[in-house]
Parts: sequence; structure tokens; C-alpha cells
Amino acid sequence: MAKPIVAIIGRPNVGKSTLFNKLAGRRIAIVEDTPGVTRDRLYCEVEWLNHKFTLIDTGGIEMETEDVILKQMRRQAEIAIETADVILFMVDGKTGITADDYEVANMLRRTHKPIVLAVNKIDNIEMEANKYDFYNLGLGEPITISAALGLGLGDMLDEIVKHFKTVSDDEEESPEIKVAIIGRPNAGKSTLLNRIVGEERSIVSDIPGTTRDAIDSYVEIGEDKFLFIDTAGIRRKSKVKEEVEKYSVLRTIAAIERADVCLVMIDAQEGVTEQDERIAGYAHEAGKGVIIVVNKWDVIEKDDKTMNEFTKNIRNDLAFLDYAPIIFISAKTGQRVNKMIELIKYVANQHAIRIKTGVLNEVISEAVMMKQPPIEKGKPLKIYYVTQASTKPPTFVFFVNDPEVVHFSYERYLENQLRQHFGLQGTPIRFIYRSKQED
Ligand SMILES: Nc1nc2c(ncn2[C@@H]2O[C@H](COP(=O)(O)OP(=O)(O)OP(=O)(O)O)[C@@H](O)[C@H]2O)c(=O)[nH]1
Ligand SMILES: Nc1nc2c(ncn2[C@@H]2O[C@H](COP(=O)(O)OP(=O)(O)OP(=O)(O)O)[C@@H](O)[C@H]2O)c(=O)[nH]1
Repeated sequence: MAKPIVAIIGRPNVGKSTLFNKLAGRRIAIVEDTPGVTRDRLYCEVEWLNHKFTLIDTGGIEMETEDVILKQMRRQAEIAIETADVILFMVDGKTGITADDYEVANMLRRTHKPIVLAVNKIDNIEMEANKYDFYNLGLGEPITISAALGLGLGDMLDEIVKHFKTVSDDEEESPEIKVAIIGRPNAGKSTLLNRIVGEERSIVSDIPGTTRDAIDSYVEIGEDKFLFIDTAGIRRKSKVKEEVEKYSVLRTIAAIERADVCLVMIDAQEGVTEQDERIAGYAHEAGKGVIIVVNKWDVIEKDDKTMNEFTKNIRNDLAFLDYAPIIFISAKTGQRVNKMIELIKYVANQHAIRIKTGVLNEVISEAVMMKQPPIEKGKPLKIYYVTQASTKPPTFVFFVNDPEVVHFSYERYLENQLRQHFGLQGTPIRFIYRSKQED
């Protein structure tokens, strides 16, 4: 099930960062151990009761004059409308409603997306009454919070997660493989999509005055159904370079969250760049199936060694994606595009694989017999039992004597053993350790 996306929008200074920091559990922006990925506050994972969702921040660029703020907020709202399942509209309960708040509320009211209106900076009971003004926005009941003091956040989260159920029900019924084509501008994403979809591509634009840049395309190829999520072309005119980049990143993250398989598209003429590393890092972090697609292979002068050299360099630059297959294509000529489609099917299957507990334990016991765990902190690791807890990505729970004594290199060894036996190409896998005494 795709994790829902909640987008937070609001004027500068209403307290978005403060709320972010309060809610962020794991993955604020990106964990540091993925190389090439910088830490910036763009998104975080939030867990509330039994729900997990991704909170994205659509704002945060410094603006000076009043009308620029409004322009900026309109953009935020557009992005939120495009990418989010639920929109969290944050206003300042201390300053009261502003004209910009009205403008944005008008835009939001026209969408079918659920909106949660949070009135921030209500630090004490006496200030509660400030909320009545905000009914005028016509977005329903305002929820008062104090991000700084952590007040009212539970009620706000309850309201947010209330809107999830219908979203995930829809998604679960769809049988198609969801594929996100991600990569730097100019890598050839649109060209590839057009090659696959051809004339049938349907352009959906449900927001007046804006073009939807992320367009879903349903494609049936033989018996198989695919949904391609395109992230190409951030074509909004903006003079602020960081702004354009930030939007393109947010859209990429939203596309990745919805996908089963991500095609990380590399321009063969450019090789792997830092931006490629970062984009690939998002897909890896999100636990999605990944295929590295080297495009524009037609323009590369090649001999019998070229492909090996490229492979070596990519493995080196994107070491954390060692499980991802690499394919060399030309979106322009169509070279290996059919093969790539087959690969997508294969990786989607691997990503959704379920391994029976019996076989799983046989493989792990054999692995342990072949190579005993090293002694950590004076204590040998004992693995009692392994079971696959979930899929997409395959997640294995190890019941052990002490989770603290699992060594990174031994985990690597076990992962390799599982990969040797079960394939698992193109999918990250996750290990969770439980102390047996706990249960
Ligand atoms: N009194 C009070 N102040 C708050 C609260 N939440 C945030 N603030 C203050 O409001 C100011 C702005 O907070 P930020 O979290 O940086 O606001 P922001 O919306 O992220 O701002 P941008 O990054 O410009 O978009 C800071 O001085 C915070 O300390 C709150 O619940 N109560
Ligand atoms: N030679 C060659 N050129 C290609 C190939 N794929 C794309 N191109 C060219 O590369 C340029 C960029 O392609 P697009 O498909 O627009 O790239 P994009 O990734 O969608 O770019 P954005 O919309 O900016 O994100 C165009 O001029 C394409 O014709 C290819 O396989 N071979």
C-alpha cells in the first residue's frame, strides 16, 4: 500500500519548521548514510497510531515583498494539490487571517482533496477564541495547535489520518504495476514515456490555469497493466533556481512514494551526477524496486568494453544500489525498451515476493552453519527464527538473543545469502531484529 502524502502549506513564519521538527520520527529529509544526499527539510516520515505517512513541506523559500509571498503560496498550493492525499493548511493564530490566507483558501476549496486547517501559536486556553475568525476561510472546523509547545497535535493528527482510509482502499484494488520515471532534467524521461505510451497518453488537467506536470499514464502491454508516473518537465517559469529544483524534488518524492518500481534514468552522455545520486537515494530510502536505466545509448561511441566500463562506474557511484539491475537503452530509437518493460515486471515481482517461513529458516540456518556470527560485545549472536513480516520491500524479522550484538558485516552476509537463494533483484530488503525474550 502506498504511503499517503500530506503536504503542509502556509505563509512564511507560521511555524512549519517547528511543526516538522515536532512530528518528524524517522527520515527527516534523508538519513546521512546514503551518499550524495544532503540533509534538508523537505519531507519526513510521521507515524501516528497505526498510520504512517510522508509529510512534505512545500514552502520555505525566503521571499521579501508581500505579493511575492502570495505568488509563492499559490505555487505551494498547486504543488500540494497535485501531489498530496491530504493538505495541511497552517495559519497563524496570533496574527489572525491575512489576505493571502483568503486567496489560498479559495484555491484549496476548489479541489477535491481533503484539507485540514491548523491554527498555530495557540499556546494557552485564553487564545482558543482566536480560532473563530478562521471559520471565515470556509474550510470547515479550524484545529488549534501550538507547534512550539506540542499542544493539540494529537487532535490534528487524528483529523489527518481520518482521511487516509478511502485513499488506500482505492489503491489496493488496482492491479497495475506502478512505475515512476525519475531523473535529472533532460535525461529523456518524457521521450521514454512517449515511446512507451505513444499516442494514447492522456493529459489530465484538473486545476484551472495550471498544467499538471506529473501525469499518470495507464498502459496495457499484452496481459500486463502499468501505471507510469511521469515527473518530467518542471516548466513553471521561475527565476529562482532553488525554487524550481525544490519543486522538482518534491514531485519526484511524491512520485516515488506512489510507485512500486522506480526507473532511475541516467544520461549516458553525462554519467552519474550528484543529482542522480540524490534522486536514486530517495528511491532506495523509500524501499522501492529500482532499475538503473542508462539512456541515450545511441549517441555513445562503443566497443566491446564500453558497457562494462559504464557498469563499473555506476556500481561505484551508486554503491548503495548494488541490488538494482542496469539496462542500457535509447528512448529515441527504442533500443531495449521492450526488454526494459520485461525487467520492470520482473523487479515488481521480486519487490512483492513472499518467501515461506520454512524455506527461509532453512536458508538462514545453513548460512549460519557455514559462517558463524562474530562475537560482539563478548556475546555470540543467536538467531532462533526468521519470518517475512511484510512485502514491498521484503522485510524480515529475526528473533535473536540480543539485537544489540548483530554486526553490520554479518547482516550484509545474511543479505547476500538471501539474495543468492531467492534472487530479490532490484529490490531493497529490510531486516528487523527482535529479542526473543520480548515475546
Ligand atoms: N508562540 C508560538 N510561536 C511559535 C509556535 N510555532 C512556531 N513559533 C514561532 O514562529 C516563528 C516561525 O516558525 P518557523 O517554524 O520557522 O516557521 P516556518 O513556517 O517554518 O517559516 P518558513 O521557514 O519561513 O516557511 C519562530 O520564531 C517560532 O519559534 C507556537 O506554537 N507558538
Ligand atoms: N540521442 C538521444 N537523445 C535523446 C534520447 N532520449 C531523449 N533524448 C533527447 O534528450 C532531450 C531531453 O529529453 P526529454 O525526454 O525532454 O527529457 P526529460 O527527462 O523529460 O527532461 P525534463 O522534462 O526537463 O525533465 C531531448 O532533446 C530528447 O530528444 C535518446 O535515447 N537518445
